[in-house]
Amino acid sequence: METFGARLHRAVADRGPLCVGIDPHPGLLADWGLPDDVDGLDRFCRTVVEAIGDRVAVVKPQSAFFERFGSRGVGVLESTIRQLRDLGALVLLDVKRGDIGSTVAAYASAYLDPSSPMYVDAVTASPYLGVGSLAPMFSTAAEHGGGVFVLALTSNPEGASVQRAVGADGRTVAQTVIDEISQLNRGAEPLGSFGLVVGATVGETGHDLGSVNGPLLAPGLGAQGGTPAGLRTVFGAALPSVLPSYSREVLGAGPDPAGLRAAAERALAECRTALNAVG
Ligand SMILES: O=C(O)c1cc(=O)[nH]c(=O)n1[C@@H]1O[C@H](COP(=O)(O)O)[C@@H](O)[C@H]1O
Repeated sequence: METFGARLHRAVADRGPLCVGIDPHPGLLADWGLPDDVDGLDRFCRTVVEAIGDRVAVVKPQSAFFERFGSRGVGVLESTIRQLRDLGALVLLDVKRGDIGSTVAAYASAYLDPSSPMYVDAVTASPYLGVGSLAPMFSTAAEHGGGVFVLALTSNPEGASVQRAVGADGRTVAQTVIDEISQLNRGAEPLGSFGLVVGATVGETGHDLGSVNGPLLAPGLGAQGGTPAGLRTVFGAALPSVLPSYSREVLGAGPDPAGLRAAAERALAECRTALNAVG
C-alpha cells in the first residue's frame, strides 16, 4: 500500500504544489448568484469540482460550511469528496478534530477508514488535548495510507498566545507539536504522511521546521494577507515541503469554471516561483 506521503509527493510532482480549499461562504454563494441553501451548496461544489478536480493536487473542503446545512449539507460533502477522488485529487478534509484518545478513535474511523462514507485522504487535527491523544488517527492513517495535518502555528492572530507559550522544558507549545510530528515521520521516504499546519501569515517563526520530513500546509494566502513571496520568510530551508493553500482567493474567481481554473493556475504559478526561488 502506498503511504499518504508518497501519494502526496506524486500528486505534487504531477499537478504542482497547490491546495485549493472549498469554503462555500454565504457571501460567495451570493456572489455566484446561488441561494444560501443545500441546492446552492451543491451547485457551488459541483462547479468547483468540475473546474479544478482534475488538475489540482489537493482539494480541502472546509466541513463547517457543509455542516451549516445539517445532514443534507453533509450529504453534499460526501458526494463532493467522492467526485474529487474520482478525478484524482487528494482530498484533505478540514475538520480540525481533537479529543481524548478513545473519541479520536471514532473520528479516525469516520474519516480515515476506507469503509466510511466520509473517507478522505487526510484530515486536519487540533493538538490541544496533546499530540499523543491523536494517536488513533495516526495509526488508522498509517494502516490505510492516509494522512493527518496537525495545527502548529496557525494563520490567525489569536493563535500565538497559546502556540508560542513556553513550557517547562523551554520549548514552545508549537515546537513540541513540531518535534512530535517530526518523530512520527522519521525515516519515511520520499515524504512522511504526517503534516503540520503553519500559516502563511505568521512571518519569521523562530521555530525549527527543518526536520519535519512531512508536508507543511500553508493556509492564509490571499484573503488573509499571506503572499507566495512571504513563504520564504516563514519556512526558510523547509520551503520544498510547503503545500500552499488558497480558498477565497481562488473561489472568488467563480462561478465561471474558466475563471476558477485561471485563478488556480495563477496561484500555482506564483507558488512555484516562490518555492523554487534560490537565496
Ligand atoms: O487548517 C487550515 O486549513 C487552516 C489553518 C489555519 O491556520 N488557518 C486557516 O485559515 N485554515 C483554513 O484555511 C482556510 C482559509 O481560507 P481563505 O482565507 O479563504 O483562503 C479556511 O478553511 C480555514 O479554516
